[in-house]
Amino acid sequence: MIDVRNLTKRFGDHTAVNDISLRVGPGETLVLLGTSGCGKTTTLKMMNRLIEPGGGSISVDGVDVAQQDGPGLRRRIGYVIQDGGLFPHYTIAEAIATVPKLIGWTPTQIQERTRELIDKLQLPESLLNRYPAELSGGQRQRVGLARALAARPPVVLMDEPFGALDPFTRRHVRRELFGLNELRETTVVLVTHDVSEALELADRIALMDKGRIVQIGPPDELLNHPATDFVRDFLDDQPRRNQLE
Ligand SMILES: Nc1ncnc2c1ncn2[C@@H]1O[C@H](COP(=O)(O)OP(=O)(O)OP(=O)(O)O)[C@@H](O)[C@H]1O
Repeated sequence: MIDVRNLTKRFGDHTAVNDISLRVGPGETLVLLGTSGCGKTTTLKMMNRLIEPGGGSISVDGVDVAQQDGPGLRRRIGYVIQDGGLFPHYTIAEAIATVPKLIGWTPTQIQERTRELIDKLQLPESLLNRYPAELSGGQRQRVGLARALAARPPVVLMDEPFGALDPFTRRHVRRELFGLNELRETTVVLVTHDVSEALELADRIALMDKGRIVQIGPPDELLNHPATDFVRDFLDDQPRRNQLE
């Protein structure tokens, strides 16, 4: 569970995140949605201390993240970025093993978990000895997810995790991933500017504008009861409405 209270971040005299409060329940998928530059990524990166908050507090499972060291925190919170965020000189097997190894899993445990994940993500075993540059974008994305999920973190943060993919692969990969039982039990915060993606994946959407949350709620609530003209204009689109019906 994530509890964000009165979170603020300024860069110089620009307020990137302006007094944001939200809660994400266990197993919930919350999507941070909004226009470019509205503060989504900054909000996400404060959750795992890649960016230090200017004000406010964040707790994960009841523990204030400011009281925990950054590297330790990032071992407990999975993090997925656009192109998978893989180190070029690590093989796929090494990439997936990174966190389990750091927290002391045995080689057998790591091997079993790796097999389980690549099987779930429909990646061929032959890929394990390759380097990221030898994979397709969709494969890299799935490896990035396998790496983030490897040590079974209770919380996973995702920043435009499908952004690098063509529309067809994007739909396929996200259905594949979010169909996994494992991910259903994980608390996920996902950043996107893609409305369809938000409507498809979110239990709740936090729609942001200029560093603030304009409205937060289940997708159908935002569609049917937009709090402002901005919310209506951002979401109002007949084909997208049809997706929910
Ligand atoms: N390190 C930084 N130094 C100065 N300004 C920054 C920094 N990081 C972000 N900003 C500014 O803060 C604002 C919010 O940025 P952020 O990356 O959180 O937006 P975003 O909603 O994720 O946008 P996008 O969808 O384009 O990635 C932007 O105006 C951005 O230019």
